[in-house]
Parts: sequence; structure tokens; C-alpha cells
Amino acid sequence: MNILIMGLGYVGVTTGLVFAELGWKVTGYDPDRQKVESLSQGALTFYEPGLDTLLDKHLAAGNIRFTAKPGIAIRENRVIFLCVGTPSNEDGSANLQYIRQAAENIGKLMREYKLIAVKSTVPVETNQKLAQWIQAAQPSPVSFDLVSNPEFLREGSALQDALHPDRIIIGGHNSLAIKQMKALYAQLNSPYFITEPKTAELIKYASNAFLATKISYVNELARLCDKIGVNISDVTEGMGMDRRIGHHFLKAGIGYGGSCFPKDIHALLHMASEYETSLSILEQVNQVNQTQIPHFIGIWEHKLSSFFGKKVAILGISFKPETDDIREAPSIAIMKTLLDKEAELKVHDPIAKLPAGMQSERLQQVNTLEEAVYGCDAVILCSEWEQYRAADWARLKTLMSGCTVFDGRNVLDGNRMAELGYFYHGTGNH
Ligand SMILES: NC(=O)C1=CN([C@@H]2O[C@H](COP(=O)(O)OP(=O)(O)OC[C@H]3O[C@@H](n4cnc5c(N)ncnc54)[C@H](O)[C@@H]3O)[C@@H](O)[C@H]2O)C=CC1
Ligand SMILES: O=C(O)[C@H]1O[C@H](OP(=O)(O)OP(=O)(O)OC[C@H]2O[C@@H](n3ccc(=O)[nH]c3=O)[C@H](O)[C@@H]2O)[C@H](O)[C@@H](O)[C@@H]1O
Repeated sequence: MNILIMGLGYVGVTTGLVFAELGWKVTGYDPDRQKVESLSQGALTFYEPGLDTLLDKHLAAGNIRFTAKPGIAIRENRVIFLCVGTPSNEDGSANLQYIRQAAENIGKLMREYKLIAVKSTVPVETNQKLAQWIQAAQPSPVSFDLVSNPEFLREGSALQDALHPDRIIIGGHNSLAIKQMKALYAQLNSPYFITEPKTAELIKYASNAFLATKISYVNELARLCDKIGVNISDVTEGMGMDRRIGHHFLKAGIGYGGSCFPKDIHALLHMASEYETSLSILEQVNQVNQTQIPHFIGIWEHKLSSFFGKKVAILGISFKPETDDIREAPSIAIMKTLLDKEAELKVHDPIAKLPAGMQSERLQQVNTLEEAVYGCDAVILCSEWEQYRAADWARLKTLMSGCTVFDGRNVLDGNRMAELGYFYHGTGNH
């Protein structure tokens, strides 16, 4: 079966390369010509470990190609994966304009049967709407099947996650379509959960919301730890030894960011309100996350007396390590607040760049960790790149003016930092 991927962002490119790796012929379509050109030349438009090698390999073997022309791409491929973005509307609901455009393109241009799988994260009942949009755009009726096939990969480990998924969720009504979907993934040896489309759609939101709940829970608990003088990391380590709880997603810090958790939680809350149901726990999850940064800035400001005129090194721009994605990155909100408080910022990230519109004479991105900390009063660690964990903190201290390190991700060894003469402040960390 030939596969068409519509939408060449993180999910689309990873999915396309994974299917190429599984032996299928893949075409990637995106209306963004620059993206298509760049991918066709073997250059990824974002940073993601392992994908560049796979892209080179499958371009050279002719297993994957990219196009900005939808007509031939839709006609030549029997299976279509929708991987377009579903960003937030002002009111928090999911913006379905790209999904709708893609559906209308398919309807308009298809000439024979298609199996269409939705990987984008979409609200319940979108599958049904998609069917209507496709039908309405068809010049004359042509049959198709629609299945919901949500994606669970994480940025930074996208390839591994997509090649070894914990589960493959398929929501569909037609058993033949489900059989074809299973055939596409057959080599992965992952368990399937087959259900109806709206259940599959909700599983995706419910999973992201549950992971975010774990994070906000420990972040709030860390505030208590700060007051009573125990280490949140010890608490979560002890908790995680209970296999019913596990160790995952219990790392306290400056809060969750990224292109999905904040957006999907808003979308789920909006969905609940449309169905006149309250998800009060999730509202609190969101609330705790939104207060995480002001909470820490308050503590840091108190420790430094004031940020006015202080030289501060910001380590890590991306919302997490191993990605250059800065969407909803906590570092950005921190930097904006510190600039308002008239601090001078030197910023470092191994890969990510400051957003183009973010400019100030008191803000400078530098190329090395040493340049960032040179002459600074304090360091704030915003994303836990390995380079920061493994840094020679004894040497870095000789470059700084002050000796304060605020570890927003709790990854440095507090005792060791104190031995080196730092004033170290983590999260719920003593
Ligand atoms: N980024 C992630 O780690 C994950 C994202 N998701 C979900 O997958 C979806 C895609 O996410 P990303 O890859 O991050 O999005 P993205 O924003 O990086 O990329 C979306 C792509 O879709 C293209 N596009 C827009 N309209 C189109 C159309 N009519 N036809 C074809 N392509 C079109 C855009 O040009 C863009 O290249 C979202 O719903 C997201 O919630 C799910 C799991 C993981
Ligand atoms: O729907 C999506 O887009 C994806 O969203 C998340 O993946 P991602 O946003 O790439 O990254 P995560 O590793 O989940 O981290 C999200 C945020 O939570 C923070 N986090 C994570 C774990 C933790 O213990 N503590 C914590 O603060 C991270 O620093 C980051 O800011 C989910 O983990 C994926 O399963 C899902 O497919």
C-alpha cells in the first residue's frame, strides 16, 4: 500500500519516515513549499534526534518523496494519514481549519476509494465532521473509510516512541479498514486497542491530560516540600517504587510547556463545557501550571533582593531537552518577566533559538555556556539538556560574578553545588 502523509510537522515527518522504515512507499504533502523543498533535499525543518539519518536513507532509496501538489499525491496513494496542526482558538477550543482544508482537498481530488487515518489530535466527533466535509467536497460520490489513529510520540524521542509505541489505538467502524490499518503497523509488534472513533479521540486528550495532572500534582506537592523541608525528588522516588504509581512524569519543575499539553488541556476543558460537564481536577492542573512561573519568580526575586540590573544567565530555551521547539516554553515567559523587571539576560541553548520577535538591548543569545554565565549574578536552568547536567560547574563558578543557581528542573546535585560554593535553589529541594 502506498501511503500519503498530509502535514509535514513533527508528527507527519516522523510518521512518514517510520512507514518508510517499515517498508512502505511514502509521499509527504504540505502546502508549505519551503518545507517541501527542504525535506526533498534531506534537510529537516526541525531538530529531532535520529530523523536526519532516516531521511537521508529513505530519500536515497526512493522510499519517501515530498510534494506541495496535492492532486497527484491524493490520487496515487490509497492510504492517507492526516497529520496537520490543530492549534488553540482564542477560547481554548481546537482550531480545525487545517483539518477541514485537508478533508476538502481529499474530497475534491480523490477519484477512487481511500482509507483516511486521523493522527492529528482532534475533539470528539471530528471524525464524523470529516466525513461530512469530504462528502460535501466530492464532485461525485466516491467511497472512503475514516479511522481515528491518535499519535503518542514525544518530541525529542519521536522516532523511538513511534517505532515502539506502548499501544496503537484505532477507532473505526469498518472491520476491513481496521484490518488494513493493522497490516500497515504489523511489523511493530505493539498491542492494538480497537474502539469507536470518538473513544479513540478522547483517549488521546485523556492521556495527555493525565500526564499533565501528574506533573501539576508533584509541582504543588513540591511547594509543600519547600515549606516542610523535605526533598520532592526523594518523595517521588519513594512514591514511584510502587508499581501502581511508577516513576514517570513525576519530575517537579517550572511547569509543563510545549505544543501539546497546554493546548490539549484547554481543548479538553472546552469540550467538557460544550457537553455541560465540569472537569474540575483538570481546571486545577491548568491553574497550578499557570502559577508555577510566578511562584518561582517570586522566590528567586526574594533570594536576589531584586532583579533590577541583575545579570542573569538563562540555560535552555526549548520547552524540554532534545528539541528546538519553543512553543509554550516556560523559558520564554520567564525571560519576558525578567526583562520587565529590568534584568540583563544572556541566553544559551544547544539548538533552540530565541523567537524572532523577542528583542531587547538587555537580551542576548550566546553560543557557549561559558559566555552565558560569564559575569552573571545568577543562573536559571529552564530545560535539562545533558550539556548542563554534565557541565564543569567548578570552572563555571570562576567565570560568574555571583554564585546563585536556580535549577528550574531539579537536575543538578544540590549537595555537590553547595560544596562548590554555590547558593543552589531547586524545586522542593533541600
Ligand atoms: N508535536 C508532537 O509531538 C505531537 C503532536 N500531535 C498532534 O499532531 C498534530 C500535528 O502536530 P505537529 O506535527 O506538531 O504540527 P506542526 O504544526 O509542526 O505541523 C503541521 C503541518 O501541517 C501543515 N498543514 C497545514 N494545513 C495543511 C493542509 N491543508 N494540508 C496538508 N498540510 C497542512 C503545516 O504547513 C505544517 O507543516 C496536532 O494535532 C498535534 O496536537 C500528536 C502527538 C505528538
Ligand atoms: O500530544 C503530544 O504532542 C505529545 O505530548 C507529550 O509529549 P511532549 O509534549 O513532546 O513532551 P513531554 O515529554 O510529555 O513533556 C511535556 C512537558 O512536560 C514537562 N515535564 C515532563 C515530565 C515531568 O515529569 N515533568 C515535567 O515538567 C516537560 O519539561 C515539558 O515541558 C506527551 O508525552 C506525548 O505522549 C504526546 O504524544
